[in-house]
Amino acid sequence: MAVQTAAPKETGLAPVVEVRDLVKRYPSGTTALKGVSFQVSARDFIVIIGCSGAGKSTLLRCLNRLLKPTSGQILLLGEDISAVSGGCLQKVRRRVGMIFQQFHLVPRLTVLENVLAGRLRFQNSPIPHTLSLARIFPKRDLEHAVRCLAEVGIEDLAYQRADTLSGGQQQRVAIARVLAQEPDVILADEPIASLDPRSASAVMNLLREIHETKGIPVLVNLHHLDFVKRYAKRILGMQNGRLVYDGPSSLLEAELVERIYQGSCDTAWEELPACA
Ligand SMILES: Nc1ncnc2c1ncn2[C@@H]1O[C@H](COP(=O)(O)OP(=O)(O)OP(=O)(O)O)[C@@H](O)[C@H]1O
Repeated sequence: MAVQTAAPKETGLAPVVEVRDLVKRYPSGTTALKGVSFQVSARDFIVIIGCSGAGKSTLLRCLNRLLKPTSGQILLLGEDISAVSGGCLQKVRRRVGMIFQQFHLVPRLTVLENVLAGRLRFQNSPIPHTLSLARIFPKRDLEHAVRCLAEVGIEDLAYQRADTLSGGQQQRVAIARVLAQEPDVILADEPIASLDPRSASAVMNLLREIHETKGIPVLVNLHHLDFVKRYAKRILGMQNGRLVYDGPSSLLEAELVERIYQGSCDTAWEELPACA
């Protein structure tokens, strides 16, 4: 299936992310990405779709450099980040915010401390593990973290342990932690897969609001096509390690979805219960 590109013409906006001919081969021999190319601008709220195993998570993990690409380039605001290591890699991970399905919070820390973890890469010197994060950060970082919590609507939970929160609340903490990083781009790998429909809508609304108010591009992997249709401005369709669709969600018709999902899209189309 050849890539079908229906992306609107760029209007002079410089790409925030540029991916050129990206290949990722795992040591097992599986080639999860087979030459993927696309650009992301500040206007983009992108949803990545495709069958299980199509390469969606691998793509996001390469973009924030949790994985090192085998070949190809990833440019972040024009800077090639595909092979950086050490301190430069830490800086890249600060600039690329990542939200995971399982939240990835530190359970025994408070909500505020988890958000402050998003500021860790702003520190020049290592922080002793024995100290409370809230005690070692400068006042301006604390105030910033509280503002991030307010932006996601849970500042009243600041001093509660992360493991006492509901899934939806934990994902809000993860989003606040990403905001604390002041990222250039936000990636979210199945951020609503562990949530009930109401919390899922709340999390997606939050991501959309952050995108619209701050002009930060967002790339999200989603499985439920009803959410894809509600939230995507642009869709990347992946199949077997290749990009096979790049265009607006309005042009993603059933026949094309069938082709992207190789005829196994029944569950993906399944509507979730209506949410408020
Ligand atoms: N750590 C790994 N080692 C070896 N192979 C891997 C690894 N992670 C993923 N793969 C393989 O790479 C391919 C792409 O996997 P990936 O997780 O990126 O797909 P996906 O589209 O995100 O799937 P899902 O929707 O199920 O999460 C699959 O064949 C998978 O088995």
